[in-house]
Amino acid sequence: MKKPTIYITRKLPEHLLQPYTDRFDFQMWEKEETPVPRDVLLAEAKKAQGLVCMLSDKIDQEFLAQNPQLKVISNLAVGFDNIDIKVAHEKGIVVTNTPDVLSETTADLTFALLMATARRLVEANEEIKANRWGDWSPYYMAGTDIHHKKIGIVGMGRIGEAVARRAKGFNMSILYHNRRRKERAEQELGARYADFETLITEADFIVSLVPLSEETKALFDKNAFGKMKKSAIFINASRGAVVDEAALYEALKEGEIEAAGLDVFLHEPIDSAHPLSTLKNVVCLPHIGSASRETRTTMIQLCLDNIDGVFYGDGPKTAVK
Ligand SMILES: NC(=O)C1=CN([C@@H]2O[C@H](COP(=O)(O)OP(=O)(O)OC[C@H]3O[C@@H](n4cnc5c(N)ncnc54)[C@H](OP(=O)(O)O)[C@@H]3O)[C@@H](O)[C@H]2O)C=CC1
Ligand SMILES: O=CC(=O)O
Repeated sequence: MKKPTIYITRKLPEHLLQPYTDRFDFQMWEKEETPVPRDVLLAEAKKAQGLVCMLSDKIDQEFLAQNPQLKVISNLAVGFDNIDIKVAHEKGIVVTNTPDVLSETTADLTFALLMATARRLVEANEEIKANRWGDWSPYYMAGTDIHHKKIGIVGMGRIGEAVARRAKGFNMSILYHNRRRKERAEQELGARYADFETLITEADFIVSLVPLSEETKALFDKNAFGKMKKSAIFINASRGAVVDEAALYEALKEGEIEAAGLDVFLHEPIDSAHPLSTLKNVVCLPHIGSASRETRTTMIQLCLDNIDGVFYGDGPKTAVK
């Protein structure tokens, strides 16, 4: 059998591809930090039987209509809102993602973002860089406590539970909201199920780890921010589009909530002109939830194993259903 061609939309380390080169002909976009242009993606994918893609690649109806020959699309992410799953499945294309292997790393980052926002770490660091650290004063750079507070996790899935485990270590009380209750997690973590409104009203820290879908688009809107405590801190580590960014900006500017920590944005990348990044009470990160060297390597290996499973094994390890 002729080796299947796999197109990879970002430059990946050759040594990670090497174990598979006897079975696949890899073609790859040559840049690590710049996404493949749409026209190149469309042209290259047509020559391939498999695709490794990233969050920034829109695998939409147009792409899928032009590439019915693809057997597998392997997304280097657990979230798959960049892919039209329904259309891919109608065309018989297997879609895979990278669940579990990034949960602990993303939970580390989410909790770090929560802590950095509550204790104003970025602002405090900027004080020193700008030579503004003066005499001691009682409330200089005072933030808010984390321990013994109430965290509300919207999207208590793999990553949500990993965040809850960290919160437990800080003696926080834990509320969560999903469409379905998770009694096992309630017992293991001492978490309490709440409807969305109760969670956003009662929690000191509201953490979004819910996947982007039609149901969750702009879930955190003006109405939601209006119901939060004035002292609430909002953390988003899922997708920018679950938030109405204009409403969040207003809530932060008008003091309806205290602060926000954001790893994700509606249109990425953002820059210093983005309204949310101009606010002192916001910590912005460039979508680095799973960005540890170890986890990114494991994710890449899982993407390749999934493709290998489709062509030569019993199927992929982690298919999107
Ligand atoms: N910042 C970053 O770099 C990263 C971001 N992510 C984001 O985190 C998300 C979560 O990942 P992961 O934990 O692995 O996913 P999971 O599928 O394990 O968890 C998602 C949870 O959200 C709940 N949920 C889904 N839809 C709704 C809804 N409409 N209302 C309320 N709850 C809902 C689900 O429960 P139920 O079905 O019962 O509702 C489930 O418990 C990803 O989809 C991705 O967007 C992931 C990795 C890194
Ligand atoms: O945002 C990252 C992901 O894995 O999803």
